[in-house]
Amino acid sequence: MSTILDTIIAKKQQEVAAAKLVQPIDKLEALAAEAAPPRDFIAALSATPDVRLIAEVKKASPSAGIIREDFDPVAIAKTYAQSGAACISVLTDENFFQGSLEFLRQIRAVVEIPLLRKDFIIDRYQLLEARAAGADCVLLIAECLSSEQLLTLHRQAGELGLQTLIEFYDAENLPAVLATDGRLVGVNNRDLRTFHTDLQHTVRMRSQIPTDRLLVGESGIRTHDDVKMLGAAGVKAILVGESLMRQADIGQAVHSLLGTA
Ligand SMILES: O=P(O)(O)OC[C@@H](O)[C@@H](O)c1c[nH]c2ccccc12
Repeated sequence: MSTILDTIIAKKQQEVAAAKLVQPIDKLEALAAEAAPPRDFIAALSATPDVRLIAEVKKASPSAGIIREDFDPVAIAKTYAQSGAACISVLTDENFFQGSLEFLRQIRAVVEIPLLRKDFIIDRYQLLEARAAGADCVLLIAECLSSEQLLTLHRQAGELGLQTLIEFYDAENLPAVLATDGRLVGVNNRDLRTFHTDLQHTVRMRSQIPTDRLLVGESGIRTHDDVKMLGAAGVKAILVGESLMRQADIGQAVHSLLGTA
């Protein structure tokens, strides 16, 4: 069955090929090498025993359409950082999520906490782009990569000083995730074939993920009760976009979610 992921990956291959013509890889290598040293994304998620928040800057998605009309990525990121997010995820895919690598660069200039490049990474070139723009961590999606690609991209990320968040949805992809030594493992609660979201998916996967991995619950998280439920199930961090981005007062929304106000 062909899914939205197949469509996204086909487009991504074209984009990366086109980007390499505009910005040759040796130029990008130099820019990545000059970037300020990376911050410790994993340490920021382990700093306290409570469930830590990776707050996502997300304008739109294929499942929801436009999520927020009044979209100022830098202002949103500052609010996230001031309101208690441990890290920020910046969607950089343009075609399907209306994101931009430029947002990441702008946010890096004004926010201190670690940043994740959230995109569909299939090529080392995108790791260099991420590092050159100031990312500290990148998302790798098991459903988009072979086991070999996952190992290779995780290793290449490490060589560039980038940490990885390795995400899966299908239980059958978990062995490939665990074959890497990536410490951050994400369970996506959204089935990208149907867009159906179920928080119990993270809970069900919990027992199959060794406790030396830091478990990140992703997608569809809306309330403080959700956070408590996931925390009780052993989730150490959550990745939340839509439910925060839909609120008029994003700072208040972060506090409500974390139970800090
Ligand atoms: O907006 P939500 O439902 O809070 O979800 C955030 C994040 O988990 C979601 O954006 C996401 C998780 N994995 C992805 C992979 C690609 C694009 C997007 C995603």
